[in-house]
Amino acid sequence: MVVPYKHEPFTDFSVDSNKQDFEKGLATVESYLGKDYDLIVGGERISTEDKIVSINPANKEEVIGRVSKATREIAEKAMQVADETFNTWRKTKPEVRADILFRAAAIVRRRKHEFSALLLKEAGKPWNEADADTAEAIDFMEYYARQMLKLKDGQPVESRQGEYNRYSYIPLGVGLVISPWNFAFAIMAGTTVAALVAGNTVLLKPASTTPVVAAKFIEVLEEAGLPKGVVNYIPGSGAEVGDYLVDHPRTRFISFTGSRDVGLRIYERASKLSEGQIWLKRVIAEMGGKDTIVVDKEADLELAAQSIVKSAFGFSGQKCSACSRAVIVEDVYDQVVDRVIELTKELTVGDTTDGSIFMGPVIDQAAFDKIMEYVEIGRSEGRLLAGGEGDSSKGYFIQPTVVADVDPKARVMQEEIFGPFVAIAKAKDFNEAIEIANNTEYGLTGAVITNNRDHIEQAREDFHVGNLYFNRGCTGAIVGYQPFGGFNMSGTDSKAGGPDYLVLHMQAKTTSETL
Ligand SMILES: NC(=O)c1ccc[n+]([C@@H]2O[C@H](COP(=O)([O-])OP(=O)(O)OC[C@H]3O[C@@H](n4cnc5c(N)ncnc54)[C@H](O)[C@@H]3O)[C@@H](O)[C@H]2O)c1
Ligand SMILES: N[C@@H](CCC=O)C(=O)O
Repeated sequence: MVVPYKHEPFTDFSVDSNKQDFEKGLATVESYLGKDYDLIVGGERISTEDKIVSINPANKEEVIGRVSKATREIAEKAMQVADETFNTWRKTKPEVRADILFRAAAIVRRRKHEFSALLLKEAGKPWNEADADTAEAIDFMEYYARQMLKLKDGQPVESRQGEYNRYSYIPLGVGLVISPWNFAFAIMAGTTVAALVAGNTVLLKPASTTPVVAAKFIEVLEEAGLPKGVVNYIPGSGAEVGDYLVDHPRTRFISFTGSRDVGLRIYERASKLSEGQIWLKRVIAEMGGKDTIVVDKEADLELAAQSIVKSAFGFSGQKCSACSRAVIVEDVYDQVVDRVIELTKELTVGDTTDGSIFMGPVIDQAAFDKIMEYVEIGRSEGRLLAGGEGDSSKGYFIQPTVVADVDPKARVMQEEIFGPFVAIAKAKDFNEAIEIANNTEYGLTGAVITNNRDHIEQAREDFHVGNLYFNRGCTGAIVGYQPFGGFNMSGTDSKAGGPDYLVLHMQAKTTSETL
């Protein structure tokens, strides 16, 4: 009997023994830095000359691993293997598939701090953010395994006298899973296990900046007993391998998480029929955000400032859910802005190997350059009150930046920056604040800080985002508690970690027998 689902608790690093365990995890990761990782197709290890070199964004000299890079030929081979393996995997009992996830979760739980330390090294996460990423990966496995057990017998439908009707779910086929680097473990693992526990086979193309954590996860799946060929690990260039597999006639569905532009490209290409294709490809696309915290005049203003700072600068603002805009009602505007500046100036930035550092680097040179461009745009569009400096000499460090008095239509209020940058705008009242909050093309997360019950109900109806929070920040959704996904250009609102998610990886079949 499976115990009820509960999310994985976060580690309290103020406890000495937890600190020491994390340091042991770091030592384990340091012992394998710089290793080579092969592609894995049907269980076979394939090494290529051309490698993706994964580096530590806090220290460009440190190589995390050298990962073989898939070509189109290897992608084709992986597709054939996944297609063939689907014939057997789809008939494997759902209970057996779920058990593999339970075992994989247990293995990761035992190696929790090693995985978090790897996220620290490969993605530049601070301890608490790395710990949350690993906990979320465990949660996805535990939650989706239970969801599959709930769905395995389908849903009840009516039968009339003399007939017996059944409504059941069957898997789709080969799924292409394309994951981002910012939740390099949780989203990569979550999207992969959702697809496979539903009975599909998977081609996993992780982000090129964080392929090592994905390689380590494949080892876990193998240890948990996943048959060869169910998940095939094929890191490579989005343009080369990604386009090829998105267009492939045997691709049955694509589960993408990443930027708006790449999501739109995939959505469009997937809608075109390739020669020999006999189905409409299904696309799950979870994309960017431009998320707002609204502060009302009747509100806990300390909570407002703390929520803005934590949601804007946690993991250097590199979350689709990050607060990149705050909209504050004019009565309390100056007070909240002043406190946001004070709190921001207290934040520490540096190599997060030191567990006391709040904020690490941004992911790479391209991100650093893009964010610094937005800092300059911000200077011209508002009043820069904190941060504004960057240093990419050793790693990609940017000071947490606050720009206030910005026009709601300014570029820094509309475009996803994906870095430690928050723009602040003033609203004359609560109605205008909600209007501003809704004025982007995105609709992912949002938060309202208010003590006014009517305003809570108004926002519940009118603030058009997939994940809306009251009196807290706008990041940190928990699997099974706050299913996650956004509206409009934030994607297809698949609600990862929610009760409807697995069904997106299956098709419903009705059978009706005359008795
Ligand atoms: N909505 C969500 O749940 C969610 C979660 C995490 C991140 N994000 C978004 O992801 C973005 C940051 O991640 P990123 O920089 O890795 O995004 P990205 O779009 O640059 O890359 C995502 C993945 O797509 C691949 N890719 C690139 N070009 C491709 C192509 N032509 N065909 C197929 N695959 C291709 C990349 O290699 C990577 O694996 C931000 O916009 C963020 O908001 C959204
Ligand atoms: N699910 C995460 C965000 C994932 C996107 O980056 C959160 O809720 O903060």
